[in-house]
Amino acid sequence: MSSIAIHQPTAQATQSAGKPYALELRDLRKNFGKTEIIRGANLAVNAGERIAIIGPNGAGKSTLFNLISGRFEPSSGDILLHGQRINGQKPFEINRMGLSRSFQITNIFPKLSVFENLRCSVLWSLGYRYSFWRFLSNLHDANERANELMEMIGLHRKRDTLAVNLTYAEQRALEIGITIGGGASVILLDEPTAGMSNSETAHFIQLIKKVTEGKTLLTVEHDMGVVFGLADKIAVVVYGEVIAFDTPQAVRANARVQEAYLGSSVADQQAGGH
Ligand SMILES: Nc1ncnc2c1ncn2[C@@H]1O[C@H](COP(=O)(O)OP(=O)(O)OP(=O)(O)O)[C@@H](O)[C@H]1O
Repeated sequence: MSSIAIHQPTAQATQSAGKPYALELRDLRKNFGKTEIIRGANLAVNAGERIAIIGPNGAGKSTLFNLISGRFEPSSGDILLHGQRINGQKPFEINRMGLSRSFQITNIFPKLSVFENLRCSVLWSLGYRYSFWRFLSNLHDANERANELMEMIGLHRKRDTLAVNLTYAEQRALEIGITIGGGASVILLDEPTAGMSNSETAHFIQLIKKVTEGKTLLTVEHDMGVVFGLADKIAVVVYGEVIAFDTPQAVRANARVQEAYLGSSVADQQAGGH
């Protein structure tokens, strides 16, 4: 038996200090045809925690994100957002309930400026969709919020640059700005630093920490430097199950995790003093 505490929440254990978990998976399963890909995943994430989901290729990490964000419907089990069951809800409904997922760059409008992209994401959350008059009254608030976001993601000097003309790293920063612009409290990021240089990655980890302060963050990540730099806790997914969920130190020391997945990359991290 491994030394790590594997989180297996029960029906009684859905509360943390009197509050519902920000996100909870209960015996979640997903089949594609006859093949079971997610095989009873359990996870309970407290509000404000930063979680990295790691695991070997094909373990089911993206499928978990697709289930949580409503792109796929679970075959069985439950997904709870702030204690509310969200199984079968549409992605936009889940988004309105406070969960936002970033896709790699696809949320960006390439022909709009940085400012316009951010303002679009803010306007949605302020309710522009309901009426033109409300839209006008919200415009001032939206402009202010878009300016704040621009400052936060470090793109204020690129205010009027069309998104298509930004560098790759700047586009990823804009993507993060758009993802948080709607005011969601639970943020899902899919390999946020993929394709970046080492120095861009280091900078980006700090940026993600800053902009997700006080929010709940789940990120699927392959880069162990990012995982150990960013995460309060690591969820290790192997063959459709969460085999460990604990602090980076505890996961790093866990024999079962090393055997199942991390192996030499963890040893390398330790040797490197990370
Ligand atoms: N829509 C689908 N239909 C059928 N099989 C699928 C579908 N989506 C994913 N799979 C299968 O589910 C398994 C898990 O895939 P998934 O993309 O979730 O893994 P992953 O852990 O994200 O892998 P990677 O790290 O390589 O991105 C794979 O065997 C994949 O082929």
